[in-house]
Amino acid sequence: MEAGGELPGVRMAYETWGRPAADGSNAVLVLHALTGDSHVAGPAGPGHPTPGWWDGLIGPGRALDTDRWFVVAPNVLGGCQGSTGPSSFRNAGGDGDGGDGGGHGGRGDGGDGGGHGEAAVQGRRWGGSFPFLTTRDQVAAEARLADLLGIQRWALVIGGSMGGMRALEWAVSHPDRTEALLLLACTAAAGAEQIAWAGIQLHAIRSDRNWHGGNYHDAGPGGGPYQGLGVARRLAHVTYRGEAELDSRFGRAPQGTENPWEGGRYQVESYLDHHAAKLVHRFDAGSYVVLTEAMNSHDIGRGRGGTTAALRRISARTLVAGVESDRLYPLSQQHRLAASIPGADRLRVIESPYGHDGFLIETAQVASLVRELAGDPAGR
Ligand SMILES: CC(=O)SCCNC(=O)CCNC(=O)[C@H](O)C(C)(C)COP(=O)(O)OP(=O)(O)OC[C@H]1O[C@@H](n2cnc3c(N)ncnc32)[C@H](O)[C@@H]1OP(=O)(O)O
Ligand SMILES: N[C@@H](CCO)C(=O)O
Repeated sequence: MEAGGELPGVRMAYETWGRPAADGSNAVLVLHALTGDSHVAGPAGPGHPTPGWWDGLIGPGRALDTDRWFVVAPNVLGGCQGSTGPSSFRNAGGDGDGGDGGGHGGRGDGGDGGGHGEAAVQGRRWGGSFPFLTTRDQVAAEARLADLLGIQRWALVIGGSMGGMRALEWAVSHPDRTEALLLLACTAAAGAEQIAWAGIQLHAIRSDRNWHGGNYHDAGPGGGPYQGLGVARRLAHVTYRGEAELDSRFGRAPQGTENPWEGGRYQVESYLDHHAAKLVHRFDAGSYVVLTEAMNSHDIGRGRGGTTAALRRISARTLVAGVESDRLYPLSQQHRLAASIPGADRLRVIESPYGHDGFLIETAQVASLVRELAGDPAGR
């Protein structure tokens, strides 16, 4: 790893749509955000409690038309939806298959978490010993996956937020493998305020009495740092949404018959409780910490002569877009990307009241950007 640790026997989970062309020219890489996964499109099903998070984007006749494109979406290294992360077993075997226990470590029982019996057979989970990861390590793992899939060059790499950080890293560290690039709601380097919000979330998780330095995975039901993860998600979720949106949706209204002056909640508090509860049922706190630290580590210019010099390495045909109401990754950050990446030209603005989450919600606008970048099949 960039920070010096080692991670043997890595497993990368991924999902694909469409078929690879014989000449390898039609591969598209889609990179998910912090709590996303490889299930970009398709219905809910086993291992996927919800439909794909960009469901409208992939399929016949859609922007990523599966009659034309071969779309690949990996789960990020350090995550908890199939790729190796802190909830994976650490007794990696020589076959490279032992590094993952398949456990998401979340509070719910709907996923693929390994039980104690499995733990006894396979050994200890990484937990707090999981090495420090950077965006560059994550992209190195994705590049190895591309090698194994026989993909020499991506026709298009797409990512938003944390996925945008990795898409950017792909274009800088592998310019020869990245033909086109769509960056959404991301930044060249995590800024002070982003690190600050993230740092508070890390404190919330690590302050939970059930954190145990990250070694809680075999603590049994109810044993994880769910309170801390829930607090982190509540805080994060506010940063993901728009101020005007929250005000118009919830205002000062109490939740149902609850009275905020007598211990009850405002509607917006109930809304945050709901998102916290959903996350702790599907996501591992250890992964949340590792991925958050990786996002904080993100600085495209580190060791490359600074941000501008690094961005000038990009040869991909690039579009940069941001969400007008995004207060977490403000448009100024995407302006900087567009100004420094050769040929990126003007910044595209996704019109949305939903804040940072606009890149997940405004699928039709994202689809237009994909069409603009990927072009018309007939003209290819
Ligand atoms: C790339 C990735 O990140 S993939 C993973 C998908 N992303 C996430 O899960 C991130 C967290 N979620 C989100 O950010 C958003 O929910 C999105 C982006 C997925 C969707 O946004 P929206 O469609 O605007 O949903 P919104 O934020 O309004 O939430 C709706 C939920 O809040 C609930 N809700 C609304 N008001 C209240 C309230 N007063 N009290 C309690 N719950 C409430 C709704 O019932 C609904 O519940 P459900 O999602 O369980 O059906
Ligand atoms: N809602 C997104 C925000 C981070 O981009 C997620 O949870 O991944």
